[in-house]
Amino acid sequence: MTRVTGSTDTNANAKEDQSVLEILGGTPLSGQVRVSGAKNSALAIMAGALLCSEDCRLRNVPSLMDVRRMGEILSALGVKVQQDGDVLDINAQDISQSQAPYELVSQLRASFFVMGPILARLGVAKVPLPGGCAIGARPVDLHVRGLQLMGADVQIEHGMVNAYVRGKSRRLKGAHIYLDYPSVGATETIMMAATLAEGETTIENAAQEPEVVDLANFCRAMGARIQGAGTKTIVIDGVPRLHSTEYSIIPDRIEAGTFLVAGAITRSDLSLYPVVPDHQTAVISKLRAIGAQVFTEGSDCLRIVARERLSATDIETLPYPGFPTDMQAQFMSLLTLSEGDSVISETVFENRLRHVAELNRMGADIRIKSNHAIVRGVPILSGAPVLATDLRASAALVLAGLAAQGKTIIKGLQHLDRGYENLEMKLQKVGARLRRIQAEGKSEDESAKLNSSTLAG
Ligand SMILES: CC(=O)N[C@H]1[C@@H](OP(=O)(O)OP(=O)(O)OC[C@H]2O[C@@H](n3ccc(=O)[nH]c3=O)[C@H](O)[C@@H]2O)O[C@H](CO)[C@@H](O)[C@@H]1O
Ligand SMILES: C=C(OP(=O)(O)O)C(=O)O
Repeated sequence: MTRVTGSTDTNANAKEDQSVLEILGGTPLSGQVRVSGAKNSALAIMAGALLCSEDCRLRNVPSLMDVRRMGEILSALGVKVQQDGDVLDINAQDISQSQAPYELVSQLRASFFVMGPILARLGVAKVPLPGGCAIGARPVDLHVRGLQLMGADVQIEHGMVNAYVRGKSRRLKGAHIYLDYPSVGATETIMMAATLAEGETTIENAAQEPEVVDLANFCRAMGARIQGAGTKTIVIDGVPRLHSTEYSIIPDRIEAGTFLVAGAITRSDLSLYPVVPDHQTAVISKLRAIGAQVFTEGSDCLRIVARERLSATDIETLPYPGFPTDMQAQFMSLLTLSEGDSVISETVFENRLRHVAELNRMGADIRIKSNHAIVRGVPILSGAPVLATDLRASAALVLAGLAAQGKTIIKGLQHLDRGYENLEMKLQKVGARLRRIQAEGKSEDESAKLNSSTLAG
């Protein structure tokens, strides 16, 4: 049983990791991969546990750097957090701090999700502007506007978002909120804040992502009254308090999608379990469109079989149920080896094509025109030293390395460790040849906390 403390070793881990991942490409994969719990659900639900002053037990929580950091943020707020394998116990009876620590929040986009629950519980919250992947400006104006419409006074000064609720009750008030864009984070912030508000809140043009539904289901399990999560209109009827619950996080659709692409790019036969096939509709339909066979086996298993060279296609990233931006980089790797020209349009984030230069270093032929990447399929990629620039970019480079001829060496692994649990070990188990070479001075033990696959593949 590990007590998650607010220690500062997280900061050290956030620095550039000098370890590298060495991949010997060209080996087909086969077998079954176990998919972990969803990072983006787990992070929002951990914040959601702040809404409740009783025990919350979360199951199927992935062991990831982001989850660890979020645990440290909760601890720094005075909340009890204990982790045992994939079970995380949170008790937020005493939130002794209304201010989240800058050093932790600045590393993690999802840390801003504590704003809504702290404000709803205490009537006051101070949260630094968040960090996260460098994939765009990522403002929080929609979160702030929603909270203001619910009666909060919000000022942003010196990089800190200061919010408080006037009045004796210090409770937020239900409101009708139209989101200019279906932001995942803003929908989650407003939904959490509204669970304890006075009266009814309606969120129009809400995000429909499965992680929003998962958070709503968790809040409902604690007694919140939420309807319509997963549609464009969510209605929340505020209650005075929430109660203890146990809840299991959904499987990670982005991790599952990444493994589907691993199967496709290495022309393999790979099964994934557990998954929610309905969460993969856009990804599966693109894989089928380019010639891969994807089967649903039972209610929670997917199998991909790809033997031939795949064809080109165009992709536009969109809010769910559209094609996920978090799968864009991985598909780009796949399309570099497809036959013909593909156009990938990134519409969700304004700076999410930084992997292009690294893929070109491996022999890909990709040109960027504003937010479009024009990918001309090449017959082979060749292994090279490359640098991961963000989380999904790092996954894309791993995928390219699995398919490339020769050796690929990936630096910047601190991004990969934010969002993939035991990626090397999972890939080794299905036949991939890769290993992590630890940086000098970095103990195996330290790395093994997050990744138990330091053995050579
Ligand atoms: C921790 C987490 O769950 N991260 C996910 C979440 O991020 P996140 O919640 O940050 O993504 P959003 O849906 O909020 O962002 C989408 C777009 O809306 C813009 N925007 C957002 C909020 C706001 O107040 N103002 C504004 O302009 C953003 O800059 C971006 O261009 O959803 C993204 C879109 O599916 C995913 O890529 C991230 O993996
Ligand atoms: C962009 C991502 O994460 P975050 O929002 O935490 O930066 C992601 O999961 O791909």
